[in-house]
Amino acid sequence: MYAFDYEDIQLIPNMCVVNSRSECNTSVTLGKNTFKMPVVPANMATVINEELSVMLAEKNYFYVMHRFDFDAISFVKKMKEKKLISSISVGVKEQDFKLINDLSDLNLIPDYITIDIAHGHANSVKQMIEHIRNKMKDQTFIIAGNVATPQAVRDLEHWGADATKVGVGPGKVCITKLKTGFGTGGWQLGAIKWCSKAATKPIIADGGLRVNGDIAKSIRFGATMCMIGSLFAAHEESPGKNVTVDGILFKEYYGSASEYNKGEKRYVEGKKELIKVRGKLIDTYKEMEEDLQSSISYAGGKTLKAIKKVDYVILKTSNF
Ligand SMILES: NC(=O)C1=CN([C@@H]2O[C@H](COP(=O)(O)OP(=O)(O)OC[C@H]3O[C@@H](n4cnc5c(N)ncnc54)[C@H](OP(=O)(O)O)[C@@H]3O)[C@@H](O)[C@H]2O)C=CC1
Ligand SMILES: Nc1nc2c(ncn2[C@@H]2O[C@H](COP(=O)(O)O)[C@@H](O)[C@H]2O)c(=O)[nH]1
Repeated sequence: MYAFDYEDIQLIPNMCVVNSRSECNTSVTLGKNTFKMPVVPANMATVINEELSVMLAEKNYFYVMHRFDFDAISFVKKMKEKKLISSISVGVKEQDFKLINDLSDLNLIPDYITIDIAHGHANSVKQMIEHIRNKMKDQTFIIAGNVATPQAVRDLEHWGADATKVGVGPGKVCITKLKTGFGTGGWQLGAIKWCSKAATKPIIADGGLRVNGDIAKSIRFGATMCMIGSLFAAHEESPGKNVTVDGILFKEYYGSASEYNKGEKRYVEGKKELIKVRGKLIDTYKEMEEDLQSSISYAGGKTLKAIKKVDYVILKTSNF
């Protein structure tokens, strides 16, 4: 077990092989597609919406649309008409099984389907993977989660998932650790390392990234892609409600398992925060890309592959 987190680790530079960071390529392949960056906004109602999904797909960034109060059929239809990548989320309830039937009957096969539940190491996820495979064969790329252990990664892969999403409780608006005593909150990066040893397919590191440098750290410890909520949640275009405090503009960012998203106080494992608006989303992507190009140059390479093998230290000043 490796109980360390992002702030406990620093990566060690190798000799530079580029003359400019602009030579460093941050692209990543997931399934049949190559995307500009190994990051994806969290599939949460205050982080992503249809407009942002279209914008990201047009610019060749990966996205996963959320599944809350949302017409996935017309969304997939629209994305296909625009010849853009379609990427949706499903749960594991009866209506989610029906949604897969309906999409299949209409021959609307999404390019990516993310099975998005809190405790993804579950028989319900096995059944949903089997259902999707039965209806859509290998035409869709299945991401399943969330999980926290190597055994869960092995099982989900064995059940047919194409990628697993790792992270139970490290999120900014997550209270799972406090409410249940379980999860990877406080040692998410260690969990990524632990799970990636078992993985034979891509891992998506989900939750707990607080600064751009955490993307490189996730990749070093085995992630192919990083799902990020709080860093993406507070932009001018973000779907969260605008709130002005002392003349400063904030956005609401709340958990998918919060009472605000659920509309009821039942099995609540999420809370709400206000995050200061930081400008346009595309500028954040640009800054992230530049920072990751720098990371690649420090790793001594030209692509993300260089980051995967760099040495690291555990900081003695950390709580670890
Ligand atoms: N990454 C994370 O750490 C977490 C993420 N979330 C997010 O919150 C949203 C809601 O999640 P979730 O409540 O799973 O979704 P749903 O409310 O759609 O629940 C999915 C199904 O799983 C059941 N279920 C949920 N949690 C558990 C559990 N711990 N043990 C057994 N069965 C369970 C639910 O039944 P019932 O409700 O009756 O138990 C329901 O049938 C999702 O978007 C999820 O990603 C939530 C918590 C943690
Ligand atoms: N325990 C909970 N986790 C949640 C909830 N809603 C979303 N999430 C997870 O958080 C990440 C985003 O984390 P961040 O640190 O980048 O902000 C998201 O992708 C989900 O996996 C929730 O209500 N409870």
